[in-house]
Amino acid sequence: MLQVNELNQYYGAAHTLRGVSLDVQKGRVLSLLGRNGVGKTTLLKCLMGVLPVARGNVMFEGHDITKLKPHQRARLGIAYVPQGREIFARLTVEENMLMGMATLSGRRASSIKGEVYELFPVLKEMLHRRGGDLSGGQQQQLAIARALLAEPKLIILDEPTEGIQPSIIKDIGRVISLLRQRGDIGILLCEQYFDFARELADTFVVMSRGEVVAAGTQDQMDGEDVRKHLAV
Ligand SMILES: Nc1ncnc2c1ncn2[C@@H]1O[C@H](COP(=O)(O)OP(=O)(O)OP(=O)(O)O)[C@@H](O)[C@H]1O
Repeated sequence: MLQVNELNQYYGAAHTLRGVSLDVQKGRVLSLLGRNGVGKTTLLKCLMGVLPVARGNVMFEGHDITKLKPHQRARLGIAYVPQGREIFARLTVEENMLMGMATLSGRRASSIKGEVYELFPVLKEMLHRRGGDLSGGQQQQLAIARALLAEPKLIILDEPTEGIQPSIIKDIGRVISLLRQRGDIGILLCEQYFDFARELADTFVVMSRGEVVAAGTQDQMDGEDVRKHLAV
């Protein structure tokens, strides 16, 4: 559903993305792996239209979306959960969630809200707390919930486990595998931790210094080789 073809991007003279290609399929999880600074977040921002692309293209469901604005990509069904979560700290959990569902009709909104509460029961208990008062892990859950409330066809998660306690990492892993089982959504999971992604992803793309250095399906990936690219 999402094809990235030979994408190149520069920050001034720095060539940050060097011919990156990948393919996310409906009902599948693709994990983009790489250590800090290799260009993962830059790539995701190019996919969302937050950063311009120098060469290459981005196709979504057969349409070239390389030149579309972020809100146009969101409307097509691409949801982005940024690193650092970016929830509204002064709004309540419920208000944060409402931001995600602005485009839904009333009936659809209440049913999808029920589904999201099933995935994240903790949010239901905390509806009237301010976003800024939640723990980092709860904020991450809220950010994923908000993205899901827009009923995306593709969800892009930028390092959802970063700085989060192990019990919530497990919860987030469970949600990703439940979404995968649903079969109607593509998931692009950007991670530094192979151990988290290993169980969840169908395919892997490993980046180093702006380039794809390894790619393959779960059974094709050599754990040692991947870890070598991720080690500092
Ligand atoms: N706005 C910017 N201007 C100039 N250089 C930048 C900018 N943002 C990132 N960079 C540089 O581009 C490279 C890729 O950064 P990017 O944030 O995409 O990496 P990353 O793999 O996502 O790492 P992280 O895990 O820290 O997010 C790094 O060398 C970084 O210093």
